[in-house]
Amino acid sequence: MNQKVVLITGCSSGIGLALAARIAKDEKKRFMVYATMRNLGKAEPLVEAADRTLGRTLELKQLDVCSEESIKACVDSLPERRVDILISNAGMGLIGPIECQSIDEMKTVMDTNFFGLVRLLKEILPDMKKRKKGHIVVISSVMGIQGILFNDVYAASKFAVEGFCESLAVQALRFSLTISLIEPGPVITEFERKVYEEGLKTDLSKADKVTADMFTNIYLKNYKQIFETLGQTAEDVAEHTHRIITMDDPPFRHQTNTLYTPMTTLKYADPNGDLPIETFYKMVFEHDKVFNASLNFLKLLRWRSRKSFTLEKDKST
Ligand SMILES: NC(=O)C1=CN([C@@H]2O[C@H](COP(=O)(O)OP(=O)(O)OC[C@H]3O[C@@H](n4cnc5c(N)ncnc54)[C@H](OP(=O)(O)O)[C@@H]3O)[C@@H](O)[C@H]2O)C=CC1
Ligand SMILES: CC1=C(/C=C/C(C)=C/C=C/C(C)=C/C=O)C(C)(C)CCC1
Repeated sequence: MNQKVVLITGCSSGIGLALAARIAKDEKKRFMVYATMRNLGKAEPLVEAADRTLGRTLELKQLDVCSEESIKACVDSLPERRVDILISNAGMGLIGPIECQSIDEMKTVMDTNFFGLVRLLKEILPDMKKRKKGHIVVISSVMGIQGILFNDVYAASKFAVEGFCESLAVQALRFSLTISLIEPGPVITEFERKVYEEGLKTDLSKADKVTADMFTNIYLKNYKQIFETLGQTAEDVAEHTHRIITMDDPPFRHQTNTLYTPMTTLKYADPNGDLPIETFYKMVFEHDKVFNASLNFLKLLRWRSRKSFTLEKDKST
């Protein structure tokens, strides 16, 4: 059987875990999945989710996207070093006022989310070019195309990912390689919990009163509700990504959350760039009631393009 080799990073939890399990359970057994994580001591949840696929269509490997040695050792351990589909998923969040964040904290986010992808491609891209075959799938974010209040550095790391991939995509085409950016909105995973808990611990003494108040009483106060109203599950994102890797001609960008699409669309509606900024401002600051109404309005606006696909379960809401 001619199985495609899939390498996924960050499979200890969330989207990576759901992706590894979903692709290993492909109905037609089209894939051999190498599910990687930086700490194999955290493999238990994936082992459980993988069920009977472990040792069949799924194998576990160690890989830290912040270490070139670890990436090389992992790729060297694969048969003929072959990767047909790379899914770059490992990542981390960071929220809060920049006055309260250290440059080292910010560098860790860039090093993981952006340079992690660059390191992977430096190891894997040359082989893909030689074979003139390969699909590079990157778990980006809606924040790769649109900044969100108090996510300055995280959004910057995802913008970096998108600029990098958009540039590379033209060269990739010359080698018949495909790049796809998956852009989820809020997803209920460890990411959300970690970011929120770290956010609560932020030392706000370096921020002025207005900024500290905005972060605590507007952003953090509404954070859970945003995820409850708009959040997807990791399994939803995995389903979308499985669809993308099985398409004949996959798109360069794919947003997974139809509730969120009206917001990202604001970016393309105004070349001056003011429309999304002013809309977000109104949604957040103008009136408490506007915020709740805005979330409900997004439900009404849910964008269903006839050309892109939505999951069956999304169609009823
Ligand atoms: N949750 C959300 O709302 C959204 C998330 N995303 C993106 O999805 C991706 C996955 O996040 P999600 O599943 O939500 O979050 P999780 O926190 O559940 O998963 C993140 C994964 O990345 C791993 N990771 C972090 N640093 C490294 C590293 N140096 N090397 C290897 N693995 C590492 C973590 O490993 P460990 O357990 O060891 O820390 C974990 O397995 C990220 O790129 C994120 O930016 C995009 C849009 C929305
Ligand atoms: C809904 C909404 C907002 C928040 C959006 C958030 C919090 C999105 C999070 C996305 C994530 C976590 C992506 C991860 O990559 C704003 C901007 C406050 C304005 C009002 C409407």
